[in-house]
Amino acid sequence: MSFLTLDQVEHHYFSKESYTKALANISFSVKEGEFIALLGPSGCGKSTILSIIAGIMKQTAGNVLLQQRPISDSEMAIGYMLQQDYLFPWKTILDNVLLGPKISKNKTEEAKETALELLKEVGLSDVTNAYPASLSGGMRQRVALVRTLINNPKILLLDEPFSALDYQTKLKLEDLVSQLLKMYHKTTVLVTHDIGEAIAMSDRIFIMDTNPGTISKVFEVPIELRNEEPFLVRRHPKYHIIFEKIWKELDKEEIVTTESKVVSKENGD
Ligand SMILES: Nc1ncnc2c1ncn2[C@@H]1O[C@H](COP(=O)(O)OP(=O)(O)OP(=O)(O)O)[C@@H](O)[C@H]1O
Repeated sequence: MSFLTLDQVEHHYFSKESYTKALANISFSVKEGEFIALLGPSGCGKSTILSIIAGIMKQTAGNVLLQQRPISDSEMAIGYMLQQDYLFPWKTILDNVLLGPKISKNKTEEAKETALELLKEVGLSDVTNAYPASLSGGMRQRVALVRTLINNPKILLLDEPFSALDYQTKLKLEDLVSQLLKMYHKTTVLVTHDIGEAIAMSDRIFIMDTNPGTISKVFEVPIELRNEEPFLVRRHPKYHIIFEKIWKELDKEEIVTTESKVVSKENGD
């Protein structure tokens, strides 16, 4: 049964100077606990989809449903993790994590216990009273993850959360995040430009095309890969096969997009 449903979603950006049809005919369903990735060229509408699911923006047309109800009806349903951690520098790690529960007036003592448990889970027990400036980029992203999970969101939206990290930290964090999300059975939508990351972490990969943003193909990650840790997935023979297929698909789109732009220019558009 579908947990998250996007049905015929369309989005247009209007301003005095410009009009952009960012998304057209976006329809897909995500099962509870499933991890999907959106992969595609710059400007194909990946972040627009996340903003619509998060309720930051209202789609121009179509429906977004969580457990068959409009997503806007669900309080605290969405957790958002971005490339930047947006931790408050003047608050300790623990206070940064407890910000959400304090705002929503959740039981503070209970929330504190959960925060400490989660911080332990991600290996940050020793820095709960430290300030963000004393932490590495990878540690700060682990705090950002805990800050997201403490609100117990129904869906987690990850917008290139590892792209600012060095390669080794990124691989380690992929493993940690994947392990935690499986443990808490979180439904997740990841936006990434990294084919390897999408394969290593996801159950299904949605390839997007531009002008307007549409979903052109869906790849199911083989079950053998889904049961592995992301780091080990990259060594699996089947990883290279699916990588090649996705690479070709994206390459094809790049050519089509470039050609259509050339044709548009020749037509004076
Ligand atoms: N606030 C806005 N106003 C007008 N147009 C916008 C706005 N935000 C995005 N767009 C346009 O909508 C389209 C989709 O943008 P979006 O940022 O969702 O793509 P993306 O796939 O996330 O890109 P990237 O990978 O570069 O982050 C692009 O053509 C973009 O220029």
